[in-house]
Amino acid sequence: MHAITRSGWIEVISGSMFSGKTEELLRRLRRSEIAGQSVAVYKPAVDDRYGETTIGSHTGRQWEATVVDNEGDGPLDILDDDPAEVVAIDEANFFSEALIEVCNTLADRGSRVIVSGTDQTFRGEPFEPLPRIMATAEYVDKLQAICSVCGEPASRNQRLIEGEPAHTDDPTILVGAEESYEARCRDCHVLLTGDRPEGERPFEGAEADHAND
Ligand SMILES: Nc1ncnc2c1ncn2[C@@H]1O[C@H](COP(=O)(O)OP(=O)(O)O)[C@@H](O)[C@H]1O
Ligand SMILES: Cc1cn([C@H]2C[C@H](O)[C@@H](COP(=O)(O)O)O2)c(=O)[nH]c1=O
Ligand SMILES: [Zn+2]
Repeated sequence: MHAITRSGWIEVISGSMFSGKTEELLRRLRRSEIAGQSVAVYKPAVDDRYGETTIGSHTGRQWEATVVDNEGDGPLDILDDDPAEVVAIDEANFFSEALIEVCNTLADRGSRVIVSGTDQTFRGEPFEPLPRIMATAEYVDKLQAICSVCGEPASRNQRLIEGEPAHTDDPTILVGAEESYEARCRDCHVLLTGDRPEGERPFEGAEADHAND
C-alpha cells in the first residue's frame, strides 16, 4: 500500500502463452514473501493443468493457490474480501468481467493486486477481461515468447487441432498447453476462415457456455 494515500494498485503481467507470465508472477510472489508481506494467490477452477490447488509455469515451478469458480459473479466474493497485502490472480483470461471490479475494489482498499493472463484469443482478438484490466491498471508488462516458426518475438497464440490451425468458428475456451498451442509472431499466425468443407463440424473438445464466448 502507498504510505500517504493508503491505496493499493494493479499490476498486469500479460502477453502470449509461453512468454513467461507465470514465471514472472512467481518471481514477484517470492520477493513479496521475502519482504514479509501476506500473499494470497487465486486461480480459476477451469484450469487444472498443474493440479487442483497450485499455479504452475511451463517449466514446472509452482505455488499454492485458492481455486475460484470462474463462472458467474457470486464466488468471486471470496476474492473480493481478501485482506492480504499482495493478491495475485493467475489465468485471468478464464474469469468473467466481474474480475475487473474485484481487482479495483481490492486495490482501492490497499492491496497490491497482480493479475496474470494472456491478452489475445487464438483468433488474435482481445481476450476479456484482460484488456479492460490492463486499461485500469497502474502497471502493465506485456511479455513476448519466441515464435515457434521463425524465432522472432511472438505475441500471438496459435491454436493447433491435430496439428492443423484452428478455425475462426472454434470455441474460445480450450484449456491446454504444448499439445494445442504454439507461440507465434503476427506473420506466422494462421487462422482458418470461411466455410468449412462439406460435412466437417466445428471442433467440439472445448468448454461450452463461457462468459468470454
Ligand atoms: N516458444 C517459447 N518461447 C519462450 N519460452 C518458451 C517457449 N516454449 C516453451 N517455453 C518455456 O516456457 C517458459 C515460460 O513458461 P510460463 O511462465 O509458464 O509462461 P506463460 O505463463 O506465459 O504461459 C519459458 O521460460 C521457456 O522455458
Ligand atoms: C489463446 C487461448 C488460450 N486459452 C487457454 C489455454 C491455456 O489453458 C490458457 C493460457 O495459459 P498460459 O498460462 O498463458 O500459457 O488459456 C483458451 O482457452 N483460449 C484461447 O483462445
Ligand atoms: Zn514467426
